[in-house]
Amino acid sequence: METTWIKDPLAIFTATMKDNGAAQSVQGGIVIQGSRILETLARGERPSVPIDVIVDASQHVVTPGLINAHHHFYQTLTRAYPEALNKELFHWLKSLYPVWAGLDEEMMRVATELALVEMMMSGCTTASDHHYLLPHGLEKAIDIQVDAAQQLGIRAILTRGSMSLGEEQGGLPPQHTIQHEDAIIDDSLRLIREYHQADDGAMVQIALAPCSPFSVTTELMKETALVARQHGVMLHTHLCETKDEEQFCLKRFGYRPVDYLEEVGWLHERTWLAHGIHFNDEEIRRLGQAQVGICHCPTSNMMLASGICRNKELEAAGAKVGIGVDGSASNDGSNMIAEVRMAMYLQRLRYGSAEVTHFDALRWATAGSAAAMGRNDIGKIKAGMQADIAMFKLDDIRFSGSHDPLAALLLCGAQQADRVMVAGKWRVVDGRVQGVDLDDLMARHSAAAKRLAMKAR
Ligand SMILES: Nc1nc2[nH]c(O)nc2c(=O)[nH]1
Repeated sequence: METTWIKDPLAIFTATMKDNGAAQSVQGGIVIQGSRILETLARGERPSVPIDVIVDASQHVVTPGLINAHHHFYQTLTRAYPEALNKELFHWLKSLYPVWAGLDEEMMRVATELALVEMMMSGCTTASDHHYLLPHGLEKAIDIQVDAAQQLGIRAILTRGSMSLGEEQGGLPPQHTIQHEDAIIDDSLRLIREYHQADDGAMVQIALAPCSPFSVTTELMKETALVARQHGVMLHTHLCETKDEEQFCLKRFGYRPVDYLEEVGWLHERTWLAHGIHFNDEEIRRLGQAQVGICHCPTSNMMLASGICRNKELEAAGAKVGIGVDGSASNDGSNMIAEVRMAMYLQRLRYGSAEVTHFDALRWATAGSAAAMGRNDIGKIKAGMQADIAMFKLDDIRFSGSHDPLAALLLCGAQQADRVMVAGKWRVVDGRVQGVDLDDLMARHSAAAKRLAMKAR
């Protein structure tokens, strides 16, 4: 097995560190053997095995590969969409559902590729997606995502989303965007059977993800929880994103959203929730006790004016807090390192500067996202972990005059990784995703976005 030494990094983030001092123990770099981290080295220490490749990291800030815990790849086709501008969640969704209903396989493929490439360029090594629109003709949306992720070599946690509660049944989505529940369950089982890898180092995982309380039935929530338990896969949904959703739950189910979650059998450590903003203190305690994962999506929460997640209190209670860019129609980018910066700043508005450091934000985007999605083999630079690594250069004008390199990564606003390794393989070199013609991808993507908009007119 090939060995690589990422040698003498300028700075390195280790997920549990609270200050720069702790990082001195790995300042000599990281030794990778095959797909795993073999050892970390103290400054001046030499590798214990013969080395095939040395990568000089003296100009790089090194982090574990960033882990995106919530996205909707297809939404890259409806960025800055005129009819959806300046709206809050329910109105925003209502203006976009009919557009998204026009998605076809070609659009899905190029939207997935573009979202994955954008994330890899920003230091992401594991990408999760929540795909809940599977209109007639797009039943193979998740198969397309699996194929694209495998071609690019990024780790993927793909959630089989669903919508079954249409407007006619009192739900939010239009009738033509929902599916029959039998078809949803059958397809969930098929996807698990065909693609889910349960082993350490898994490159593709499937999770089950009814979309939100206002777009699926209680029966589907319950049935999905049973299937997930039987097959050992994770559960994912949007929860407590807005006050509208809370009102919907109270009116339709007679429960607040977290009580509803418990009622349908989802309040446990195999569930992670997107957004998780409007919890009260008692709900935070219960979510923590149950070790539920929460994906904080700061940019989307600001863009849709949804509110601010209570990251620190959730973490202190025992919940697993990660970070996600959310779909690119409510961000409207898919830049993971930029999202980490947003998380740090938005959380400071809630807790104050001294309480939220760049270490916190980086921990959420690495070990936090991994734990939220039930992974203990990624998210940390440590012997035995998967070799998923991001390397950033501080050679852009925005870093000029900066002192602490790790702090500069977020404070000066890094945008792009120089190198990214997934499972021991370099997937980004000199800022370029290997095997991808970026101009061609962007041209195909922008043509697909125009075609989708034309269909909606
Ligand atoms: N930010 C988002 N929230 C959502 N809720 C829901 O049901 N769908 C979405 C979505 O696409 N983005």
